[in-house]
Amino acid sequence: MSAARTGDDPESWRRRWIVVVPVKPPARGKSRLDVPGIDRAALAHAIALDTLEAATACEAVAQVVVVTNDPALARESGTIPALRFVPEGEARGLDAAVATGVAAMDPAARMPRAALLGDLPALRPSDLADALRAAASVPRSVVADAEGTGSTLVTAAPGAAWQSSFGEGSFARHLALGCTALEIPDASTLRRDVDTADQLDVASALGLGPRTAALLARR
Ligand SMILES: Nc1nc2c(ncn2[C@@H]2O[C@H](COP(=O)(O)OP(=O)(O)OP(=O)(O)O)[C@@H](O)[C@H]2O)c(=O)[nH]1
Ligand SMILES: C=C(OP(=O)(O)O)C(=O)O
Repeated sequence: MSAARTGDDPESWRRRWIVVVPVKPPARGKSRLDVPGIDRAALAHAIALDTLEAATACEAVAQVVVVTNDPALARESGTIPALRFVPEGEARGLDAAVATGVAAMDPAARMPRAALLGDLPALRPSDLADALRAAASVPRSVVADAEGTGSTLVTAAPGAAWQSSFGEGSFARHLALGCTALEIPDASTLRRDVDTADQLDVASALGLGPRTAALLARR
């Protein structure tokens, strides 16, 4: 059997991952994000689009899948290559949205799959690649957010049934589900999800994606 088929090839994580990104329509999402002078819905869109662009630029990612009920997001994503949109249907929460995307893309669990939160406006493709490289050696994994209590990325290897339990305090729940905690440095942009203006300031210091940066520059 070849090294690639056994998974021993150290480069076998390249361009293999399916990355599912859930995005809530801005009328309902980012309710805690209040930046004076900036339209909250426009900011939520910019953050989601910058996250999606970084994920598609990641060398480990074969396909980015967006699960949303927001048709405007699809229209605005025109310049981002090779995104696939899956309709969320009846809104049943973040985990159900992710599961819908995973099932649409890979019902037989043949590929390595990941769920990435859609509110990482400073995400660098190389930080996502580092995490996916580490995730390739374990059946399930989780990356903690900067606070250490939430999760920004959850993964499952080929053959592992998909499970996630996002939401407040999700990191402990993901460990309980059998996810290995990936050792990702605090400075990684992958850990900087943005729910509040203070978190946006921290992400800004790391370097925001172009849409979020342009919007904030209008203040
Ligand atoms: N498709 C979909 N995405 C969701 C849902 N809930 C949360 N998300 C997405 O999951 C990521 C993390 O979401 P949260 O920060 O928990 O929620 P949020 O609605 O963006 O923000 P808050 O209003 O502050 O809770 C963001 O990309 C959200 O858009 C959902 O029910 N459906
Ligand atoms: C969804 C999560 O985070 P937040 O609500 O802080 O964005 C999570 O940590 O699972």
